[in-house]
Amino acid sequence: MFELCLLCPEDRVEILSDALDALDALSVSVEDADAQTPAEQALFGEPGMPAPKDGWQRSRMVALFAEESLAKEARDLLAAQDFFDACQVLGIRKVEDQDWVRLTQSQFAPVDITPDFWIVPTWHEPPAQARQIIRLDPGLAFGTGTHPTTRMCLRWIASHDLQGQRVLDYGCGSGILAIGAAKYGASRIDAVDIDEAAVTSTQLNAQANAVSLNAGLPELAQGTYQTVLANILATPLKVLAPLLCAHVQAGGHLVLAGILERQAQELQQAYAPWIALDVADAEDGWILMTATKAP
Ligand SMILES: C[S@@+](CC[C@H](N)C(=O)[O-])C[C@H]1O[C@@H](n2cnc3c(N)ncnc32)[C@H](O)[C@@H]1O
Repeated sequence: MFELCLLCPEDRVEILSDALDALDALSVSVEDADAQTPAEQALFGEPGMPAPKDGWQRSRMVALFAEESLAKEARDLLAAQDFFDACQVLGIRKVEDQDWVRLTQSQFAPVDITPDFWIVPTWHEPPAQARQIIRLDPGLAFGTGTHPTTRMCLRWIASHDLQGQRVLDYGCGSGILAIGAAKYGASRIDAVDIDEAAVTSTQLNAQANAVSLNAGLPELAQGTYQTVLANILATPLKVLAPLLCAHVQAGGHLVLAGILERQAQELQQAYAPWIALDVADAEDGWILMTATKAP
């Protein structure tokens, strides 16, 4: 395989990408050419909020071709186009054959949540000190145990007695929190997500861990639960406040993550009509907020 690397401004990315596609590129990837430099500009926005811009100031585009001749032909054809005027060819290079599966797998090692609770990919042996494990491979849905928000929820689960509890995982992603709750004793678990791929992923991961739970779209959540877990983001968590609080049984727990340290007060205010949230944990600028509903 051969890679053709190009540099282009924001307004040429789409046209170049279409052109590379028409020129038989096997894939086209686009990266921020200024990443990790002082010129890097953040481009993300919270759900429901517009991104600050449609694309990076300068993009590095990499098109993969089966033959060197095809990469050279694409380079020469593109260079002759009007729309290529502000773009630049960075080069063509051979991509060495690699065991991509092994390379990808090597990036995912077992993750410790507590000294004896681990998230372990299926291609790894569990560490000797692991007493409780979740088997999980990276997939389409969020939640492999490496993100601080997931880790804090799992730490909370591991330090509470969920024996026999009815638990709701709202925004289940990979199902990691629901599976964790099952491992720590919860017996009636509903895991819901607006993303159908997450629902499927949760079902498959639950099976792989021999855990019984119900996964589905948000309507699946009905009635009250002794523990409600929701690792989403501050904006949707604020919108969901009345709904999540209504699902918490009297005397039950609400556990929220996906919140930045500076957002603690706005979350407390949004939930104040129903429940009093406190900061229970913090990691890498993210916080875990929890509350117990009055009996
Ligand atoms: C940050 S991931 C959390 C995944 C997993 N629970 C974890 O802790 O790693 C958030 C998940 O919430 C889902 N989500 C976002 N907004 C939602 C909403 N309004 N209702 C239900 N799920 C939602 C997303 O599709 C995503 O799978």
